[in-house]
Amino acid sequence: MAATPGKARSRFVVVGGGIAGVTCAEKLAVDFPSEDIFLVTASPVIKAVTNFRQVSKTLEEFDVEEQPSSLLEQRYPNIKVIHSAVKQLKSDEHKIFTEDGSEYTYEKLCLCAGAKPKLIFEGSPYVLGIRDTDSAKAFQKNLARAERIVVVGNGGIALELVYEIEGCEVIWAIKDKAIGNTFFDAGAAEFLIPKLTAEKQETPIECKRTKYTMEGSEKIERPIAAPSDKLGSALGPDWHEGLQLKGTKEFSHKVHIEILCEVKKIHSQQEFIQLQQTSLAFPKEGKNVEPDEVLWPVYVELTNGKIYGCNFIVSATGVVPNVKPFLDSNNMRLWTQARQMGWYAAKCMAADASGESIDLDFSFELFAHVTKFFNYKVVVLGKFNAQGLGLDHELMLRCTKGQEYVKVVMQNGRMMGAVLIGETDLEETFENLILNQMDLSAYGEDLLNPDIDIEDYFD
Ligand SMILES: Cc1cc2nc3c(=O)[nH]c(=O)nc-3n(C[C@H](O)[C@H](O)[C@H](O)COP(=O)(O)OP(=O)(O)OC[C@H]3O[C@@H](n4cnc5c(N)ncnc54)[C@H](O)[C@@H]3O)c2cc1C
Ligand SMILES: NC(=O)C1=CN([C@@H]2O[C@H](COP(=O)(O)OP(=O)(O)OC[C@H]3O[C@@H](n4cnc5c(N)ncnc54)[C@H](OP(=O)(O)O)[C@@H]3O)[C@@H](O)[C@H]2O)C=CC1
Repeated sequence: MAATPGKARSRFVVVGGGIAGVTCAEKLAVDFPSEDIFLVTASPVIKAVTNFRQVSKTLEEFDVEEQPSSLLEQRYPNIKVIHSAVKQLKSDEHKIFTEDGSEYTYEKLCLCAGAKPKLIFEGSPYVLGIRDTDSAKAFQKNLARAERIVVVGNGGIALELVYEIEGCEVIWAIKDKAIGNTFFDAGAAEFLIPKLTAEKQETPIECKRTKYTMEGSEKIERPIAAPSDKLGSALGPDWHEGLQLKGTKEFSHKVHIEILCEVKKIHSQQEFIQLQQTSLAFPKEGKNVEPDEVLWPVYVELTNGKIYGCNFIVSATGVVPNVKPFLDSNNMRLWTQARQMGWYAAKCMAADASGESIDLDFSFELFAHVTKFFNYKVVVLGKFNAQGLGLDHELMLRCTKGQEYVKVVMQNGRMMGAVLIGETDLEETFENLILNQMDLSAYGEDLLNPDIDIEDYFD
């Protein structure tokens, strides 16, 4: 049963119905069975972690389900879900105020309000972001009518989109020299690139996580962005599995990558026609317009001077915290981190409330992320891109084209990080080696020798 709007008080209040908030509320509910835990969320449904499995010390797998809040309240009768957005926080009074006019007084508050896409040219009807179920639906509807789109950004969403989209030409504009800068170095990017040019025939590698299913597409003339003021929870692994991400054409992949550039300007069709006329009249001053026979709804001018027409633009350019209206803070960047942070926040709140001290949780010792790109399993561990190591580090590589890419980052004979692409089966061994900081100098290049079963040495 939901708490009644008005004034209410609870020892523990959690804001946000995503993975972080729900995990935090669940842990508090278990630790304090006699207390009511208020979970205040702007979204109509909550995200629940199911089938949790600890794969190794730090790598975990779980399903994520969108559920009505009543199911959470049934599982944890002391959780009360309040569906309203927080509009103000008065931390000195220990109060939050919600859009529906209610106020809640807390002893301990946990803010897990997630993030929203950081869009380029925000407000343009031709620029879409993908974050929650509504924005993914809006994207799918627009794609179903599209012949060409421009994808901007070089992180998780862009990597997924350029591989998954079929029947639509994709111009992929990236700031960097190589694809996937947030996860990979240039070597891994080169390993992955052939997957973009090949016809997509393979069956997806097994994915254990929840799939999001959405209804079919409908015809529309202009892009319809999802309402930007809605504060839905973030999608996550395999969000596109139940969606048909297909444009109007019959080919599978047609991706053109423009490197080392950003979007300088977006031109309407009208503005573009004027530009074209200027180009014809003053060729030297004119813009570098890619030759095209058709007129497009919108044109993207890149900082390298090229202009591409397209149906719409996907801005996959990162996120900003959702807490702007009431607080500036950091946000979780990944699903696993969201669960771990939610859990740890609850542990801290519980310890503080009972006057106990706690140690830093194990999961913060090592960054560990398992995901899937271009139908390859991808595991990133520790300082996988030598983050913060300066120049004093070495890289060791093992690569079999089309099969696996293994990179380890070494410093003073110790393993600091790793990128594992494909079914390498090395994640647990490498995780242990990074955690225990064993001196591996004696093994030299043999560390990655495929003829030596490395697990036998170290497990
Ligand atoms: C397309 C896509 C694919 C992704 N794929 C992966 C992946 O493969 N692997 C991975 O690890 N991660 C992935 N992520 C990232 C992952 O989904 C997020 O990091 C994670 O879900 C964040 O969880 P959260 O609980 O912090 O935030 P969110 O899920 O954003 O939840 C925030 C909650 O706060 C609520 N809220 C916001 N503002 C207010 C307010 N003012 N008042 C009350 N409630 C409020 C919202 O309604 C929502 O319920 C992906 C993200 C996207 C968008
Ligand atoms: N499989 C997975 O694990 C997935 C995870 N996610 C997560 O979801 C969240 C949102 O994904 P996403 O939007 O891809 O965010 P990411 O943070 O992963 O990537 C953003 C990308 O956009 C670039 N960028 C930022 N600003 C601009 C700009 N103005 N012009 C051009 N490029 C720009 C960034 O470059 P730079 O880094 O140089 O700033 C970076 O390459 C992230 O937390 C991501 O980790 C999403 C999909 C899949």
